[in-house]
Amino acid sequence: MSLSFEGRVVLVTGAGGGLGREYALAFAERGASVIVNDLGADTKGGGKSSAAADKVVEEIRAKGGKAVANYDSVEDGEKLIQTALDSFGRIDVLVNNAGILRDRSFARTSDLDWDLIQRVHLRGSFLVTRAAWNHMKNQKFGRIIMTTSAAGIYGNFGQANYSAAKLGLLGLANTLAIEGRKYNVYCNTIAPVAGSRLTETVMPPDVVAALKAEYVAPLVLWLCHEDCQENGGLFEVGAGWIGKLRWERTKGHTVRQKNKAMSPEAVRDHWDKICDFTAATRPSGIQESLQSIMTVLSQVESDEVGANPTASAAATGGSAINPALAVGQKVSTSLFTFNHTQCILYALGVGMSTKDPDHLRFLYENHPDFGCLPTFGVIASQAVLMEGGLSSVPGLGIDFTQVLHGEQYLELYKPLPTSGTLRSEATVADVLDKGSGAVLLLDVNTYNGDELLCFNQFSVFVVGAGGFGGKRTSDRVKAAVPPPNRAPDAVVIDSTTRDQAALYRLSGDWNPLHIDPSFAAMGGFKQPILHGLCSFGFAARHVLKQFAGNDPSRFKAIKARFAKPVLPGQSLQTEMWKEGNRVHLQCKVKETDVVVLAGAYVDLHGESDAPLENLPQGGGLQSELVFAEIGRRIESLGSELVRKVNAVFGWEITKDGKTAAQWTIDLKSGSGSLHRGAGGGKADVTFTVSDQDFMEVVQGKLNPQKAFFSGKLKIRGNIMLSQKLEVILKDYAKL
Ligand SMILES: CCCCCCC[C@@H](O)CC(=O)SCCNC(=O)CCNC(=O)[C@H](O)C(C)(C)COP(=O)(O)OP(=O)(O)OC[C@H]1O[C@@H](n2cnc3c(N)ncnc32)[C@H](O)[C@@H]1OP(=O)(O)O
Repeated sequence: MSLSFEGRVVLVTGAGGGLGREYALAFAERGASVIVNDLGADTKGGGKSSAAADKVVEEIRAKGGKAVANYDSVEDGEKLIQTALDSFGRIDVLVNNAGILRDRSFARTSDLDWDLIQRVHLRGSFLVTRAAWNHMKNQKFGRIIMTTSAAGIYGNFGQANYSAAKLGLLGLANTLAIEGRKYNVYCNTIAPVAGSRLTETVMPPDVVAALKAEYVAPLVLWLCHEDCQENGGLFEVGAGWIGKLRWERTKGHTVRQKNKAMSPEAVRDHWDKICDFTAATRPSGIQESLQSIMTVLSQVESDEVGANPTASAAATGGSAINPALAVGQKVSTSLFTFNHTQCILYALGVGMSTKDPDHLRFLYENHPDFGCLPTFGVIASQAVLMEGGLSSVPGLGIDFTQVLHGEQYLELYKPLPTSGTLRSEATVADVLDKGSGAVLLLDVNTYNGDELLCFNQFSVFVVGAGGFGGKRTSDRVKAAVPPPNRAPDAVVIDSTTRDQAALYRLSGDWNPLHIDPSFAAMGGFKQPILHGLCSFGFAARHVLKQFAGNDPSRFKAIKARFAKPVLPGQSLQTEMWKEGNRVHLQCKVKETDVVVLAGAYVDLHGESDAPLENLPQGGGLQSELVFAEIGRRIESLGSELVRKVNAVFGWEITKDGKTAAQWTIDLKSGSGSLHRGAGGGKADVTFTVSDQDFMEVVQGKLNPQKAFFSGKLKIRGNIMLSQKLEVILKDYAKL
């Protein structure tokens, strides 16, 4: 779809030539009504003429576009915006482009040289933008471009006045981006390099000719389009290339010590550390920027830190964790959009292969049973932690080179969809002091719309950040459970490949620890190690295949501790013990016999006494469960409804001379059991369905099977069925 500006009103300042003209023509060509502003001054700001703006307006109109000219100075911002309102009734896009030069070496810069440049660039952009601001806010749409320059970003000899004004525009844009965000008024800044009246004085003519303005305009158009959600960005652009800039900050070093004066000598002595970009971070906002400073403040001042060498060390370089500040804090919400591609990529990442025909249902989107591996549930949820969310939580000054995944718990409340947008909300549930490290417990709820889809608890082990005198255990932990003391019931051996981590990271865990040898070395590893969640995925699918016929709907929950690292290329030996619906497991690296996943288990739904292949297929069972729910609800809804329900379904269902199942409903627990004759079969289940969906089932508007398959009806609990009952259920399915 091409980007249209039909119905949009665009003001471009300084549009009589160069870049401004190019923007005006490009917007008009895509349907915008354009105000072509140009004072008609020379490059130093002298003179005045309407010719430049008129010519561009004529060009636009000749091509069938809509444009009007405006000849006011940007210092008369209101007049420019009034022209837009008078001519087209609104203002949607403002490109602050007008500018002049008065280059002088700093020593020779006069007051006039300084003031004129500030007035046209900085004050002019301020005045025009302020005039447009409320119109944009009120209509809940606006796109603003500020034009900075490499001279402002990096400095340039002879341009002190211009550099100052140009970087001032970036500061202005940064704050407008924050103030405008909630009104859908976005502001971005560009630093273009193009041949223009301003650059022809400093560049050779052939370069000026080659750096065409048409190589810059497409970026401006995209940033100003309603589809573009970029806000507060800074871009360098020229010659057809576009790059984004951001701030980077060294990990820094705390040179102050409790109860001691801070000295310039201490600064001198730690200068290398202060300036060392090895473990740099990229603060994306003022809160993130201040966060580390606030953390250091509390660390240095607290007695706890003063008395404790480990935490002190953390405050002066490594992680600085303060549970008092961190526990209970929410991590910013994140959205995760995916489709079958991500599901398949994840399945490949945890070692699935077309070599095994059973794996095809997770690798081929047109397979009749195509589905998502249950452990994909960690992927949507981890996004909230991966996207830098943790670094903005107060009290969590973490040295990310020291972070290891410690444990993971995942519980699914319904099978995962194979596409959609999921929302995750994370909370710091607790922080534990394990001596050799700190453990962060991060609880993440993931929703599909309003529906809670899964819960994850990430345990993050921050090596070297312990010893701060905190508690060692927490009732918030989803505990690991050791396996039974007997030989395993099943063992599966599976190889990871040399590129396992390189493949797995494409699912969203971009931690360099798993691919970058120098980053791994900072964490004390000889080579990059495998993601904990990759081995976790291997083990979970071993259980799913061995004990649940590869049926993702049988999966309920999984817990594992990452006891030791795994190297890509090593083989995993999964040992499994079945105890009711729980399958205990541990994984060893086969080559070394070292346990790498410990205290792990998978909980399954719906274990059957009968072999799996004998379980009823299709809708019979599901229909019965809906009936049971109806039975439970009608008690509270009154006799009229009872009559209607009986009329719709018929309570005594018989077919081929067989008697109906008998229902026992426990109103208090919401559970029901289904009996067929004397000991013929039994199903113990709990049901949930919304009132509205329930009524639709009762009224015959919603097919119970559809309700189940679309996830509107949820069934949890153990289902025990004899083969005899299966026959009855199949009969019902045919009704
Ligand atoms: C942004 C965040 C989101 C997601 C983060 C994850 C991002 C990923 O990219 C990172 C990864 O995938 S890293 C790879 C997977 N993880 C690993 O390989 C870690 C392996 N484990 C170890 O090396 C050690 O257990 C080790 C080093 C962790 C601990 O070993 P030791 O220091 O020797 O500890 P030990 O003496 O055995 O025990 C001390 C106390 O700590 C508890 N403990 C041990 N291992 C733990 C673990 N894995 N998780 C949680 N707690 C653990 C012990 O129980 C003990 O406490 P207590 O005495 O109270 O029982």
